[in-house]
Amino acid sequence: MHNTQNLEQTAHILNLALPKMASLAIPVTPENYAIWFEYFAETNLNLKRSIDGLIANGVKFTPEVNLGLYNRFIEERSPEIIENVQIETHILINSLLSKIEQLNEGTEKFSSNLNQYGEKLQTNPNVDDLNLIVMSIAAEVEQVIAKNRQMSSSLETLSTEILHLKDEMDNLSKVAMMDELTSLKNRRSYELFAAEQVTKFVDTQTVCSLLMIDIDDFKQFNDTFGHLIGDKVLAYVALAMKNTVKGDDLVARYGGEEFVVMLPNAKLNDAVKVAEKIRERISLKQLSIGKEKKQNLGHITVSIGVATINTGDDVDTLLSRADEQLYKAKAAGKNCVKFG
Ligand SMILES: Nc1nc2c(ncn2[C@@H]2O[C@H](COP(=O)(O)OP(=O)(O)OP(=O)(O)O)[C@@H](O)[C@H]2O)c(=O)[nH]1
Repeated sequence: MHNTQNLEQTAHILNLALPKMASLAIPVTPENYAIWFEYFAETNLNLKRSIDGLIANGVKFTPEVNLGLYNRFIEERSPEIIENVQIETHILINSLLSKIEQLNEGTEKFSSNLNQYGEKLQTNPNVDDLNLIVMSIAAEVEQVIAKNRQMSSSLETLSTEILHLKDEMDNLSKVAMMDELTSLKNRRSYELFAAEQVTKFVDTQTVCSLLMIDIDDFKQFNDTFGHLIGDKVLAYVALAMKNTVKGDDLVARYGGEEFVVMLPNAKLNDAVKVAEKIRERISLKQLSIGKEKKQNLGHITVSIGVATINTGDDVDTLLSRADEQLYKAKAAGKNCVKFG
């Protein structure tokens, strides 16, 4: 049942993707196929939105545009894995195309044979002729059924392989959205999420708030204890933030020792409460490392700027208002939350 469904889904996507690519004069390369498979599978909404935008604006899918889509949405992954996926996809597409060709050839032959028998029937055949015609048709039908069975089983195998490849692609997409050091979402992931929140606000007036968080005097910390311990502290701060927010909220490493927390549905006063909780949680912890926690690292503090979305905001203006508040928090002596 499951396999049949997978087979149907893959065949369905293939049936949509190949004609669409042909109509847009897009060559069936592994890279292009990966883009259009994801488009019709609807597993990558940002890719879908971007392509729909290109189509709506009448943009031609030139090699440069195709490459841009690939780089933006599919690539940014380990080159080795990408290469494997490309090779496997290429092999799969070729065998799938040849199976479809075989299927067409078989159907054409069958229908031309049937036509011949139809013509014979119009020439007043005797009983022996009729017998021969019926037996021949029965043999043809049996052959077609056997071929179809073979085809269906090899298509099913191909479909399983394609789904396996798709899983690999999905994993790669996830990796491309992560920050390795902290296991938080990365800046790119934040930007996509923030864009969704801004669109939601424009469409439905659903508010959201943004926290911009920066570790205080981190340079001095690094200089005192070394970069490796600095890295551990980044991971600790990341975890403390993650453990303070709710499931729908997005915590991301914006870069260096700077983080963002996007809070969907949160008004300014709710966001300030979350910011205070994060600030307090981090500042209260006495940090230490070593086997018996012998090396005392003291306390780490963070400064936080908070902003809530306003009419006319886009991703950049929201971020720059949160950043202004962060600047004020630093100027006010650090280890505090400023908002506005
Ligand atoms: N260990 C480690 N340090 C990093 C990483 N990314 C950025 N940093 C360090 O973070 C420090 C940031 O320094 P500054 O921008 O001067 O800021 P600060 O010392 O925190 O000062 P204030 O922001 O004013 O409190 C620099 O020393 C960077 O090297 C990282 O991935 N690991």
